[in-house]
Amino acid sequence: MSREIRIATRKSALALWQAEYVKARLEQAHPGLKVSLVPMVSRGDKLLDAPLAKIGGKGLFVKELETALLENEADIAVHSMKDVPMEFPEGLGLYCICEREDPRDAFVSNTYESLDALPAGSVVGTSSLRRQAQLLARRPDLKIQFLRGNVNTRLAKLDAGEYDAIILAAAGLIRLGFEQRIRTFISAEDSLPAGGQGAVGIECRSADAEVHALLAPLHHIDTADRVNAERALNKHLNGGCQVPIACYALLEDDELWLRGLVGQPDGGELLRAEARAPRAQAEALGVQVAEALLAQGADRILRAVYGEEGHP
Ligand SMILES: NCc1[nH]cc(CCC(=O)O)c1CC(=O)O
Repeated sequence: MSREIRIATRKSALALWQAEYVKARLEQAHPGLKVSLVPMVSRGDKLLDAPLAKIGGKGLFVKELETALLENEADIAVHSMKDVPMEFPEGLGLYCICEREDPRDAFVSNTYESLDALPAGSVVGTSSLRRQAQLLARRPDLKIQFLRGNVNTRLAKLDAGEYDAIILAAAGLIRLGFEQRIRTFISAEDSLPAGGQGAVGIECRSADAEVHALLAPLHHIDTADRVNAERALNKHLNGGCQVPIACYALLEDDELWLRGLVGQPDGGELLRAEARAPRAQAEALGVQVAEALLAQGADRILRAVYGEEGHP
């Protein structure tokens, strides 16, 4: 194999881990292939203090990587599927979804075993409106406090005593070797994950057939069908992981089971819908569950979130 594959990646520990993972898998699938990393800083990494819903939300973490692909400074970009927008620039597309890591949210605390063990008034760190809505619906007595930054920063803030507990994606903790810090894996029933959570996706130039072929062995069809159903729901609601939308698909034999949720950030109202469909109809299923949420008033909740000033 004569050509080199250059991987555009953000510089956070998790992004680098995921890029190294893809590099290792490519090298394993294609002995002799040369693979290198092209680390870069994204807008989302520079703006660590603002609630994501307020600073342009979607695409914050991927734009710089896409520019690198379009300008032929890199050949593929590795993303957390949770952060990947629905639309791609002309000439780019998502050509590979790798096998999903544990998609659940994780409860992390130096003092308490679980959400249920938290005393009234405890301070829980998260900046995800999706997590906040579901937490407060169950435990309106908790105080949610803003928490952003990469995984290591968030753990350091917990250790500094700023929070009684924090909620993070289990996948990021596991990948970075922090699995032992997880006190409880929160079930999908208690915290429905964000669409795409735990899955890594690879974007590249649509015309680059050679790269498409090289990526094929890394594509995990079960993960892709599930994530495609979730993304179709998000797309229909015009949302991503920065708004209080959750969606999670499971495969049971060849049938997809998709659950969706839209929540008021204060937990006052959680709308839920679910449906099943053959795996070949992932996208239609996503639209169907999104429509069921809209019929219950999801639009009203989401409009209020997008329009709101100040507090998330
Ligand atoms: N929005 C940040 C982000 N994007 C992906 C992950 C975790 C890894 C994954 O979901 O694959 C995280 C951190 C978190 O939510 O705790």
